[in-house]
Amino acid sequence: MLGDFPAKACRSRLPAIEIRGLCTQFGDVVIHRDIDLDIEAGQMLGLVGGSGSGKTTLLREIVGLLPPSKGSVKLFGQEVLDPDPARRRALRRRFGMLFQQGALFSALSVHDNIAFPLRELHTLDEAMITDLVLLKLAMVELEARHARLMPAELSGGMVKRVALARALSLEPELLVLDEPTAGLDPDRSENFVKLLRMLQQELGFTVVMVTHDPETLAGLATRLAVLADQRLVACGTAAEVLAVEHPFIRNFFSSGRAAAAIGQEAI
Ligand SMILES: Nc1ncnc2c1ncn2[C@@H]1O[C@H](COP(=O)(O)OP(=O)(O)OP(=O)(O)O)[C@@H](O)[C@H]1O
Repeated sequence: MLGDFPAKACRSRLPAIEIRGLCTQFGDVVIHRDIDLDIEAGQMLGLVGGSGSGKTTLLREIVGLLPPSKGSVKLFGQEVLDPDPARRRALRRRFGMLFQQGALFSALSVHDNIAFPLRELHTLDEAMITDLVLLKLAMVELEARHARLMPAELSGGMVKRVALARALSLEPELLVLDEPTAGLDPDRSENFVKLLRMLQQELGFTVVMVTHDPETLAGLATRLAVLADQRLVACGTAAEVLAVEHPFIRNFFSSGRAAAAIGQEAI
């Protein structure tokens, strides 16, 4: 079933993410046209769409890594591209990211990877940082002895957990995930989904994630959004999205695996 678990805490009554009139164009190529999307605090939104439909690009725009060609993105009521650097830095501390590329700094140990955002605060001493690193490692079910390993010494599942620990290091209200289970075998993928779900229930953060994997969607998403034809063609609960007549939706959910995973009859 598409997740129906309530988040314990919604720390903000404002929508966590508000996207208005967003357009993206690279040269002559239009990727997004006039996208409007609200994501309420505490929700877990699964963003799906065909290859090249602009899912990762939209995530990059949400976190302010890429300015849209037109339109705006607000996080917690504040422009993600706020012209004031201090306000932008403060906002940056309120979300964590887990992107497919560059999950970890390969030249830094596990400890230093997780410590990185904490050190950037310039307010914590090293003893405090070590305590926090060990706490974050425990949260993602890794042990203290893993702290001294280098990324090349970790399994794929461990890399994901360390990257998650780093994304959670500043106790974010929003977590942005790009294909969080890509490259994991089914068992590791299921364990990672369980871990993320448990942490979300405990901490109440909002999630927006891109995934092609029906089990990951089923295990985590409380709502779905579908990108196709440069637009957001559907957004809502699984039933609401499945009611929208669109070839991508028909194809994506027509596999028995996808339909079963979200608890609907195949369409
Ligand atoms: N910086 C850039 N400059 C030019 N084109 C870009 C840039 N970033 C992305 N694109 C193009 O925008 C399109 C959308 O890319 P994006 O990575 O967002 O798609 P996606 O939906 O995440 O795809 P996939 O599911 O295959 O990962 C692609 O055609 C890509 O080549």
